[in-house]
Amino acid sequence: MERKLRVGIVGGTGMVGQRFVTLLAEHPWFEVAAIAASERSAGKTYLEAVADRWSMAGPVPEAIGKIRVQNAAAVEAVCEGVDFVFCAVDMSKDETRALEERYARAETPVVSNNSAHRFTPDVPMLVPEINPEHLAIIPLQRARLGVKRGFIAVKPNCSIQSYVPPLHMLREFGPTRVNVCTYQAISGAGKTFKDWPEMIDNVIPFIKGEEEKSEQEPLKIWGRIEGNAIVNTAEPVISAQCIRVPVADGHLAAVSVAFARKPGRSEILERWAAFKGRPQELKLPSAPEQFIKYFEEENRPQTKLDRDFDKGMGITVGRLREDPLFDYKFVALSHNTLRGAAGGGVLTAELLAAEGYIAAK
Ligand SMILES: N[C@@H](CC=O)C(=O)O
Repeated sequence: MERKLRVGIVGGTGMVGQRFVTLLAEHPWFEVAAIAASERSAGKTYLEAVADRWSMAGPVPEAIGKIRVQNAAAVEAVCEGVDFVFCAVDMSKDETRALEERYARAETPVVSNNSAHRFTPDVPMLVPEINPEHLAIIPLQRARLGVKRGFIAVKPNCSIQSYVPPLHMLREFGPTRVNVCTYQAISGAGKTFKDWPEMIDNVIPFIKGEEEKSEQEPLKIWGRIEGNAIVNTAEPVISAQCIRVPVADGHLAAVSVAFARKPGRSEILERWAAFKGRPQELKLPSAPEQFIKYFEEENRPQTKLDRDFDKGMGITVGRLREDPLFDYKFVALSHNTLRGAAGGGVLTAELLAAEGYIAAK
């Protein structure tokens, strides 16, 4: 790469936006050149804009703190100084869909953390290790939008990132039915215990829209390109229950799965240990070396101990055993704001850059 790619963060003041900032402050390929947010923050320095809401562990990175926040709706002005943008906004679906399309039509690739375009048929929904072949839809999307370099790529919901990777590695055995219960951290709702005290010593058995996403999104990720659309796979049928639990970060899933051809336990463990995806082959900067780590200890993975495995980008799995109703059951964990949100977005952008879909203007 001749020079670092200049990136804008649209929605840079929210919790996922803040994660993007911390991940990009020292990134070897990308540098933050613009931050955009609501009209309320526009005109302030980034440091001023997040003064009362910065919730990352370290301080605001000095150089980024000095960037003057732009109005996210002033699309042309934001696009002027960047090669591509990450988008993590807090708007209605319709507004988000329209805003992202405006950036793409202004010839600026959009890597989105939002759900608005996840089911637009020619928008790839990427987990870089699982479906990098879906990048091939981008030229068709560009043709629809009438652009040369702009496009939208999205990452899926955080809730699925714990259980879809281990199931993906078992696709050759034909998973037919999956029952999953997710135990989701409060940062998934953009909250800390300080601003959500009701979550201390409490469990809430409902997260709006989460079960539908958890059941449907994997089917697109495992889908195939037909004509100018990504068509969902029919199997496995997934039933999900999503529960909010009192942990800061980390989504844990308890999974039961039935297969068309039941594998042996050792075959499953071998597939998990041996897996290498495109990010590992390309040695992308944010890729975990080992996508899945299996624990033999019966009390792992644990949210607090294991969510940061391999920069918070690896998935930890444990408790693989026979299931009396299905074939097997196991537990899986991923970091929801790293692998599940900003980290997944950064890895997606690295894949897009390595494969030539994002380049310097
Ligand atoms: N919708 C998710 C976001 C992921 O972190 C949630 O509410 O947890």
